[in-house]
Amino acid sequence: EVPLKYGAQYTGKRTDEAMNKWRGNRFGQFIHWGLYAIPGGVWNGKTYNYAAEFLKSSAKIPTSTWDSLMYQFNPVKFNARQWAKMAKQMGARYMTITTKHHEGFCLWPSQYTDFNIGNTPYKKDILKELVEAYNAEGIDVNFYYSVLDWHHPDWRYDIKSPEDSVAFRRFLQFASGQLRELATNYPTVKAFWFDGTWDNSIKKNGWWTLEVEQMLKKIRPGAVVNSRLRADDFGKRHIDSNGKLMGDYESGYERRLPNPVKDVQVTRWDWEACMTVPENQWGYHKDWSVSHVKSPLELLEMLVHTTSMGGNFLLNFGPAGDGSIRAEEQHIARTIGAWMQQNGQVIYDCDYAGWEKQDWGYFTKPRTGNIVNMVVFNIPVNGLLKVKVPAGTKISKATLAGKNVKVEEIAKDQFFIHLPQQAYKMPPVIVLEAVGGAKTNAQYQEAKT
Ligand SMILES: COc1ccc([C@@H]2N[C@@H](C)[C@@H](O)[C@H]2O)cc1
Repeated sequence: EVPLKYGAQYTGKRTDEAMNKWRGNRFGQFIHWGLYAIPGGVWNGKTYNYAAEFLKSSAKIPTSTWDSLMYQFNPVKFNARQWAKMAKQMGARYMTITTKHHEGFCLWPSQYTDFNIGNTPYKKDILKELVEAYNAEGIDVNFYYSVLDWHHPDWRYDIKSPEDSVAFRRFLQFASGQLRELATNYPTVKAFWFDGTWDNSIKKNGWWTLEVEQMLKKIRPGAVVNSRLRADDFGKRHIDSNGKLMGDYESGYERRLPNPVKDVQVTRWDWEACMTVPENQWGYHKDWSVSHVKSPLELLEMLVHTTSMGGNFLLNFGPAGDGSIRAEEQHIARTIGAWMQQNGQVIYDCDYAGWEKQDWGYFTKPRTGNIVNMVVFNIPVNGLLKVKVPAGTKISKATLAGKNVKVEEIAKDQFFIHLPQQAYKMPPVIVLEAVGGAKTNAQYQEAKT
């Protein structure tokens, strides 16, 4: 091991109450909302297909022009309570809001910059409205914060001169001040989701990333911080030079999920995947016809896939500049919510079962009891669902929607579950009562090969 001052501060999963709540939440709503939602990917009549929150760079818009969008920000259809009710209905247990994205515009009245909600026609503290509305629905609120800031004159992509060092030192003080006010003024915040930390300027200041983590946890004991903030003494990010995860959970899965067979090592620590509905749009884009838009069922499978590997799934919504939620996103919330209403117990407080992944779908395991859940996305044509279980495991009972289903032992540690013949519009859940691992006398002859 190399000695590190700014590396991982601990190893293994946190097991304090705050982290157990963060982990058990499992399903979150990401919200990307800022000035980029006003043009929505279209500038001077031209549609830019790249991510709408990057329109400033896609359309090469000067900062002064872009920043003047602040004077147009007046979301007359914004209703924080409606958003929170929709998220509740969807079954989200937490919400992560972009307090400030790369553009540098702040959804809260920051004392450290005038480029904030207080100087828009809307004026009011949107962040406060959202925190209160979501907390009122029993939904935890986490803050996304981009360190990268296109608006701030002292931001640097790299440190190449003494002037860069002086300017960037000022920038880091600015960012620390903003984070301190976020952690102080919104005391119910539960976690911080850092982005915009991949540049050399940050890699060369790993000390600051640890200082921020420690400051936030001092102000908000129990706060959860993602690995993406962190750089160690040698500029190594997420995982330090000794292979240890920094921060409290691994946050590298963006628009992709770990493979349930090849990437099982991800289960050794907490992690979260964040996901867009279109192929690559986080902020509101006026034209979603330019790429594949994931269906509610595709997104539900991703949620179940994530839970089955012990991770949290953060599904993104990009509200329009007027504060409305587009129809596609409302449809997703309703459809996933209907399933979560019936089956949330196989997601919330559930984890990796440690059983071998099979083609029919995913296993999840509640924290306690000898239950293993099966969420079936691929229904066998003959209605006989073949399940392999760990050696010596016996299934004492299997139920679907509370009714017993027949379990037929067909070989060593293999069963057919007889599915009721019906049209399955949404994935059925089979709850297994499994008494596992007891070595039983080999009832089946091993093939001599
Ligand atoms: C390819 O570079 C990037 C840089 C930033 C992002 C941001 N991270 C996501 C969580 C969104 O905020 C996106 O704008 C995505 C790709």
